[in-house]
Amino acid sequence: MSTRTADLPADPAGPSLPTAPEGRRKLAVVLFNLGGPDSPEAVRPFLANLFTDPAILRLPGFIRQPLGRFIAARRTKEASANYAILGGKSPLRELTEEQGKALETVLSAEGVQARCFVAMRYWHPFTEEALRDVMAWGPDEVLLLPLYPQFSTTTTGSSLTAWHEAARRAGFSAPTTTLCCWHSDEGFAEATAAIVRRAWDEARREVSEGVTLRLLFSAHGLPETIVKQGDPYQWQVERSVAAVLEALAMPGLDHALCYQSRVTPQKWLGPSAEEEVARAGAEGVALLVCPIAFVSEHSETLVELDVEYRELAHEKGVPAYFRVPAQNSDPAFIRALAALVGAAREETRGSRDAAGGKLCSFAGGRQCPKAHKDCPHGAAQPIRVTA
Ligand SMILES: C=CC1=C(C)c2cc3[nH]c(cc4nc(cc5[nH]c(cc1n2)c(C)c5CCC(=O)O)C(CCC(=O)O)=C4C)c(C)c3C=C
Ligand SMILES: [Fe+2]
Ligand SMILES: [Fe+2]
Repeated sequence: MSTRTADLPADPAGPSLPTAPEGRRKLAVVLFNLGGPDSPEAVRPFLANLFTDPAILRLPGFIRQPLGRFIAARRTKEASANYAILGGKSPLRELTEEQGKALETVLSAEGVQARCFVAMRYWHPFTEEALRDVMAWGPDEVLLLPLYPQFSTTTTGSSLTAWHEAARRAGFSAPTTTLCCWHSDEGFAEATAAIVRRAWDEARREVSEGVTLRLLFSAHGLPETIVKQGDPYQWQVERSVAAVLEALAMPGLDHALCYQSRVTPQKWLGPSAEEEVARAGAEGVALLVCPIAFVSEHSETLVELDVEYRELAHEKGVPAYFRVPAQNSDPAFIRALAALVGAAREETRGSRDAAGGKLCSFAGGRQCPKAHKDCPHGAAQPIRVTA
């Protein structure tokens, strides 16, 4: 076992690098997501990749590898049943590729010569495949853009570590900007609020007058220990909810936040989606569920939210149950991503570190309070993973 530090680019301003004329600079935008199986046979190896990731299962390698494979084997049946509902595969790759195409179109309309590359953490196209394509294209500049609005060591942190390790192994270096999070970016919040408003109006038309409709934000859960160790995810999720509520401007709106998709026996963040559905049933309140930590449809929205929690809502006597669609390639959302790309490049201008790197958030520098030490911005202790 060896211990190494996640190789995120250093934050302090350093010398600027020589630049080609703006219009001729080739910008590679790397879109990170988790990935999902592309066939029934891929479910088990996909899960094995996930559960043997040191960012997910924080144990020494000699225990993590066999235990991760064991957990994956145990979960394969349940996960396969979920993917069977979706035709035996996750739609995440296709939806992410569509987001990339849409983003390229918006950036090119703005005069930016950009190409988007998809890098999935646990299934194809893996980080190494994305890096190979990036290198073949030969960009002047790279922008690392996680498709997770909130930073977690388990998602964005893990993907960035994988990118930097793959780049080091391949001997790839180019001026690289890393956008760590965009949890309460105004464009993201406005685009999301517009989708919520449409879903709210439709739901309100179907719910009987006199019945309260609650907007229930649902984020992917995380084991509580990871948050206690300093992961900023929960704080950032709460900021996202606050930003969407502000953009909605619906005073008196009944709303709540819960966490879904618990997959291990440890204590996870709460309240759980199950608890919130049961509460709504007991109170006779209808639900409009809004995913807040995913920007694409996948098994956890299409199966967990649309099938499992809908059934639970019916069992618990929730008067009506609706779901806000994920952003996918919603034009306002893609414009928000393009604006984030533009702002990150602007932030980077003339202030890269000596290695040509720059880390920024949607608002420039660090946003997380000090307690969240796993924030990649000048973390009191850098993210540590065990190999
Ligand atoms: C300990 C396990 C897990 C943690 C921690 C975790 C964090 C986390 N995950 C997402 C987003 C996604 N997760 C997806 C699938 C998925 N996640 C886990 C486990 C953990 N996730 C599993 C076992 C799976 C596979 C599906 C299943 O078995 O239920 C996906 C993709 C799903 C797809 O259909 O493609 C996404 C996206 C976030 C945002 C997050 C914490 C911040
Ligand atoms: Fe997950
Ligand atoms: Fe942060």
